[in-house]
Amino acid sequence: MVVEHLNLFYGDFQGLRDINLTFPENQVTALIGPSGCGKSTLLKTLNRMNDLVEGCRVEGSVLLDGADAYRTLDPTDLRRRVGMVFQQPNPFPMSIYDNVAFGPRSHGVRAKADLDIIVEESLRAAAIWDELKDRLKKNALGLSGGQQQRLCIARALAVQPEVLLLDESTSALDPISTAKIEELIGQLKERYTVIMVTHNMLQALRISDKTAFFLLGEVVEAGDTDTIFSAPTDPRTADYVAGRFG
Ligand SMILES: Nc1ncnc2c1ncn2[C@@H]1O[C@H](COP(=O)(O)OP(=O)(O)OP(=O)(O)O)[C@@H](O)[C@H]1O
Repeated sequence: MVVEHLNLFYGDFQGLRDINLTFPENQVTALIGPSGCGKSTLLKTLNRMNDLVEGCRVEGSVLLDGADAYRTLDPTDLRRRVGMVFQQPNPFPMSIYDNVAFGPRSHGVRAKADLDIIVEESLRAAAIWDELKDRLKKNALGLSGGQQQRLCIARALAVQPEVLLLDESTSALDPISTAKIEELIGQLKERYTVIMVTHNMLQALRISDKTAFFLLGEVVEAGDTDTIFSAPTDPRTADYVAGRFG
């Protein structure tokens, strides 16, 4: 995914300013920066979730495999190809199986044998098949928060996306669940482009390949995570990663 000269406005307020970023395939890119700097706004721009916000206007381009997300691609198709997992686990109030089958069913997959395969593969890819395989008919709301979040990742994977957006997806979880999801993200990048917002700088350092540091709607600095954390060129990045503000 590539973002070029992206400006975003909420009415008169400019939320993003001339963003230029490339999100490489099979790598994890972390978006970091203080509260309100535009990280979630950028993430939502990548799959046009901001279309639903009244008064929101986007200029510039978001390209997926070279196709313009705002001018060429159909938003429903874009959202299938660019999946999203949120901060709070949000399983639907239905069975574990139906949660994962929901997306494929809404895209027309009807045969039970096909759905069975998709459900198993998606739960395996989200590293939760072994824990859940004997209770697929149980309500998803009965799972722990960490299990619910991995189920939500499985639900996102079930429609075969190319890009996975994670918006602070571990911040509501305990340390053990967080560690499991971090390990999972390391596996997911082998198949997907992963873009994650995190407030946890150690997490960005542990699991991301690339990092972009945001301030007041702008990208101050972006590059290899090791470089951003150990040898940033901009003093504002240095101050932020050293915890001097945030
Ligand atoms: N729907 C909206 N309408 C108007 N302004 C908005 C809307 N959503 C976000 N903003 C504003 O855009 C700016 C960026 O918000 P955004 O949520 O992207 O920041 P963030 O970096 O993700 O913050 P946090 O880390 O706290 O989640 C903020 O000033 C916010 O108030």
